[in-house]
Amino acid sequence: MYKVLITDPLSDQGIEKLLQAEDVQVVRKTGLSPDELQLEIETADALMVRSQTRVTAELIEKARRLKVIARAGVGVDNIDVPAATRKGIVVVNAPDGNTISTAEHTFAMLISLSRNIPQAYRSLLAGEWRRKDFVGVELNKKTLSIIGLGRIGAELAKRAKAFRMNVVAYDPYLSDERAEKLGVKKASFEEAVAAGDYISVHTPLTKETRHLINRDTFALMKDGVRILNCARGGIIDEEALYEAIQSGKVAGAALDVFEQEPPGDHPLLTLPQVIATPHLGASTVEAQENVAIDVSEEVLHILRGEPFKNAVNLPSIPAELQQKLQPYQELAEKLGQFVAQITKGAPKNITVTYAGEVTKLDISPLTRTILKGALSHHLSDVNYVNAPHLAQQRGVQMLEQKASNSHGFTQLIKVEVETNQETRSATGTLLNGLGTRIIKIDEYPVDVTPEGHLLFIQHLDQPGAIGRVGTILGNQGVNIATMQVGRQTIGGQAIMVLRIDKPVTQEVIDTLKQMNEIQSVTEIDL
Ligand SMILES: NC(=O)c1ccc[n+]([C@@H]2O[C@H](COP(=O)([O-])OP(=O)(O)OC[C@H]3O[C@@H](n4cnc5c(N)ncnc54)[C@H](O)[C@@H]3O)[C@@H](O)[C@H]2O)c1
Ligand SMILES: O=C(O)[C@H](O)COP(=O)(O)O
Repeated sequence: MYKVLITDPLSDQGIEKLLQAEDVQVVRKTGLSPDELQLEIETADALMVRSQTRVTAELIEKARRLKVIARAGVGVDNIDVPAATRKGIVVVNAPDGNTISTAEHTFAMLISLSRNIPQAYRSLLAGEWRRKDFVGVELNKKTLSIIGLGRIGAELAKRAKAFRMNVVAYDPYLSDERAEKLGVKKASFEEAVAAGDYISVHTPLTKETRHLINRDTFALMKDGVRILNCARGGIIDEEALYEAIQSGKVAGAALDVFEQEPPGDHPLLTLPQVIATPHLGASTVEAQENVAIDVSEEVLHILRGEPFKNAVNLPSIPAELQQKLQPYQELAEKLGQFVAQITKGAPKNITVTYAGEVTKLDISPLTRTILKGALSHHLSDVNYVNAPHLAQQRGVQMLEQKASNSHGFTQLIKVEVETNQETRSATGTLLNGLGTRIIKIDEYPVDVTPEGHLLFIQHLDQPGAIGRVGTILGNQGVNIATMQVGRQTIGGQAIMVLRIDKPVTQEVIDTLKQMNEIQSVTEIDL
């Protein structure tokens, strides 16, 4: 008998299959203290949660039989996924089940914001009749700029078009074909931000999207713009939003999510121009039933050793092959992440070339790992299982090939990413006893350990350039752990890869970019 522990409110209808399964005992306990939770987890085979339960490394450590952690929803930010992976526990989520509900909620916020519905309701309840104070604006013929045209962004676009809005979208993975099919105008980030009467963000929260909407972005916007965030707190800089509303630049904002949840006495909530809900995007009967059905099925499959699809952390490959591939997995993921981060634009083709010992193995799981690494730079919830599907959906072609020449190395893996703007590559290897290494970036030979914080600089090979970079970083208290320089001709194009002990600020990057010899500076996190 498998014990399935459910610690957040899940739909009764959604978990019916679990309740009826003869080999499953469902234990539903919400509001447990950390101690009670630790006690329950010890004997659980599966844990099912939403966003309230914090599944920490400490909690996972207490589990003795746990095979799967299921998130009835999209975001797995409340689950320590690496800790689960280390313990061999599969983490699954339900990425599609709440798309429509969240798009509808965003649309409800869009209308409420335009017609001051929450403010007017509050005033009416207070015994007032202030009709002229709540004059709204029409959506008809206005421009909605959507930042992040994924599942929810696309559904929002369809609804906005039905209200005769012009929809402009920025998404690094948006192809011309998809934009045309959805009837939206594809734009650069700056164009989208400048065009919108309304701007709604629908990206995941990543290093790249944290404070994507900030003081500088507000300056590019139309006066009187209205802002929506029903994605994740942190995509919009809340302090900058407060200032932009106070200054009159922003006419109003609708927020379902906050950097800290619950937000407590948040200054934004004191402004009459702000309307807000307590993270209700996915809170509908339908969405909750959908996500609970999806994860219940996944849990049953995993407990019964059957194939499953929405794993966040594990490839489904035979144990023997898994063991042989294991040393290459880290290199593969890091190469994918590295090339995606140094390449500008939306990937169109990713070519992986294997040479040497590794070609004797079934390399397809490694190619998937590379794809996952490359895509996770831009997409939320990419996993080993869905990476090829997401690539196909976004028109990214994956090519896997084997080469006979490994140029003196025991094995080589080369990852080349072609975007609409450029083609970049990185080649890596495993050095006996020394771990993973990137030995070539484009045509520049290097010796880089792909981990931690890196700065990738493209520059002209000129005397003093390296020293000045060191001085700028040193003046900002940034310690350089290692530095690699590659060039092809004296005085020609060159690259630097610096491993630094901590992330650098935008100010440091801007200062480096001001050097005459420097063409680009990219911060890379591996
Ligand atoms: N409020 C809620 O209750 C609720 C419910 C469900 C999902 N969400 C959140 O909504 C967001 C979107 O979810 P989804 O299911 O549509 O995800 P998705 O992965 O389908 O879409 C995200 C899109 O963002 C794009 N993107 C990534 N980086 C970008 C960048 N720098 N600029 C512009 N676009 C970028 C991706 O290419 C992708 O198309 C996520 O943050 C998710 O956690 C919130
Ligand atoms: O990531 C999600 O699916 C949403 O943020 C919904 O979270 P919830 O299950 O806590 O409503």
